[in-house]
Amino acid sequence: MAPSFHIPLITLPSRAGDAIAPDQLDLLRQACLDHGFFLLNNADGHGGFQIAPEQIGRVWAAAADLFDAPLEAKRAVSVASSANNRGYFSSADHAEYNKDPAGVRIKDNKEGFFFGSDNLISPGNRVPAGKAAAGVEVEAYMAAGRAACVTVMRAIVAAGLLAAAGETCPDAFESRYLSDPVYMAKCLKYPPSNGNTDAHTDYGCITLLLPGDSGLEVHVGGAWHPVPFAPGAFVINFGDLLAAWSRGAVRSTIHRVIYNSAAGAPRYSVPLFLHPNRGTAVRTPGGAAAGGSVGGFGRPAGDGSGDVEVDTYSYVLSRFDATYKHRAAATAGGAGAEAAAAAMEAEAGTAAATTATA
Ligand SMILES: O=C(O)CCC(=O)C(=O)O
Ligand SMILES: [Fe+2]
Repeated sequence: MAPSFHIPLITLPSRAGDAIAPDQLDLLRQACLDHGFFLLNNADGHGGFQIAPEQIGRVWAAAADLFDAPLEAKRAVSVASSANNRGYFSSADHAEYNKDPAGVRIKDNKEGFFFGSDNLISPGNRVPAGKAAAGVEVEAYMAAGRAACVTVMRAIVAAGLLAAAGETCPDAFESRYLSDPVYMAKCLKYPPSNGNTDAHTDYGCITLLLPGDSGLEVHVGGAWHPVPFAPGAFVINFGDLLAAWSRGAVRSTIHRVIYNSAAGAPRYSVPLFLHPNRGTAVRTPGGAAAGGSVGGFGRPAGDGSGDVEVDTYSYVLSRFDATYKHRAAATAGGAGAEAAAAAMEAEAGTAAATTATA
């Protein structure tokens, strides 16, 4: 039977101590098995919020402030002039990518600012001159978003979706994989007409999207479907690494943005992408079963199982290389993600560590 297309609104407790309602866990499990998209209610059902509404208001203001900077000030902090992918990007900085099953190509024409967690991007994020306060706000939002992602990942484990990988205890899972996660966020701005992100899957574990308007579409059952826009809710979806790690229990589904505003207004969004702790390997099935990008990056587990061990940090860097033109150029010649990691470490002034174990 073709997977049903339903995007549920799910409420999860924001504090680890509060129980998840069984019906919400059922909705979560079904959404993950079907396509991996759901709306996360910002209200947590216990009088709290995943992220305080005031904080969300502040990140919107910060994003608008960043984009208000003159183009020269934005270009001065371009990702193309950064060895570790910090700062401003436009569609010109993006490598071409397209996963539309029918081969339909739409021009990616958004602009954005790329931010990373300290353990990914050190010594700091880059914002246009005079916009330091906006950068601090985005980082504060990221810290809150990180906690919301951990909440959802705990629910994924509680729902049994990582049981095939041997992970059934949310507390153990959090302390092993999410005590110091690698995460990044983008502030995105789409033009008022034909504002697009081309068809793609996300590559990591979990994406927490704060959308400013409708326009997001997901490809299920051979057709594109709009993801409902619900102010007061986030969109949650999952990436290739978690799909492989969960042995297909959590789906990583192709999605895109096509935006046209009747009012002539740009569309803003703030996606946050969270990955396991730096230096942590996750075990996935080998070969095609792991999905192209993930399986191709793992090392054989060496125990005859056919599984591969994927170093999650190196994997994330390899995906940057495939996504941003300047990184592809910087790492051309075969050294790939490990050379890029070394360059990032050098820029950060720290010793190259986790990635180069042969
Ligand atoms: O802007 C959006 O709503 C989604 C963007 C997206 O899918 C992504 O950045 O991976
Ligand atoms: Fe995406």
